[in-house]
Amino acid sequence: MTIAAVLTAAGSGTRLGHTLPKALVPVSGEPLVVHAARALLAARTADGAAVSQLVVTAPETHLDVVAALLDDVVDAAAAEVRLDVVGGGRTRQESVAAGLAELTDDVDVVLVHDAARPLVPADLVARVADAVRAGHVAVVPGLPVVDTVKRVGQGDERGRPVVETVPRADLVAVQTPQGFDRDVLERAHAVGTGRGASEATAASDDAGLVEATGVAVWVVPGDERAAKVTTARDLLVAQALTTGALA
Ligand SMILES: Nc1ccn([C@@H]2O[C@H](COP(=O)(O)OP(=O)(O)OP(=O)(O)O)[C@@H](O)[C@H]2O)c(=O)n1
Ligand SMILES: C[C@](O)(CO)[C@H](O)COP(=O)(O)O
Repeated sequence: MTIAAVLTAAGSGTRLGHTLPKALVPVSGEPLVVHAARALLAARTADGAAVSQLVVTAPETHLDVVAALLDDVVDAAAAEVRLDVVGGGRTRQESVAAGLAELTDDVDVVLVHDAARPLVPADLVARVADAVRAGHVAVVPGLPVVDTVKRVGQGDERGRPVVETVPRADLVAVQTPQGFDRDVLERAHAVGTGRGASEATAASDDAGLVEATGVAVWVVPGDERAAKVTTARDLLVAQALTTGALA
């Protein structure tokens, strides 16, 4: 099994509202993309395999900065890793597609991970890769939904009407890395390519594109530490986790 990781880091971070692109914002002195890359490269599957190609999508304005940061991470990795840094697309979906185009021929398993999930534990990365290796061609980590979830309809200035309460026992909140057989993921992106041009139509995750092709996606247990940094509050939580202020 030859594993590659596509690390998406090309977003601007509008909801975070920082002067830097989100992936370059530091947590405990190191950018989110560095934390995320280090976790991906530290993972080992049950049979000892590691990520051997790391493809990072970065803002066109910061390709050199990201490459320099990740050169150091790759140099420090225990295993040999090929690094490619490519410009991102208009949406996350387009960025992943740009990353897939860089994969070397020998890759057969692809992990897609968000730099916005910097504190993902290496054992979660390995769990996803192991599930793909065990035969599930599309695997996502998921956590139980803790809030009650309601579907709402069109509203007015006073609010929105509840259409139904969705039974939550069968719901999971899905994280990254998401793991795929390479052919399955490439086919799903090829079929869904027309959706990627705008946020309104783009798939919000890669598994969604795979589901749309009729291929079964499986869920393995996720991890709270793989939480997504979206807002300034999330960044404070990530900071607290890295300093031990929050267990
Ligand atoms: N065109 C894009 C948009 C997003 N991403 C990446 O996809 C992940 C998830 O995206 P999100 O958290 O939404 O990041 P941003 O798009 O930067 O955030 P926002 O929507 O607040 O602008 C992030 O690691 C981000 O860098 C990407 O590579 N290319
Ligand atoms: C891929 C993802 O992290 C899975 O939960 C999520 O869908 C990304 O969403 P975003 O709005 O692009 O941050």
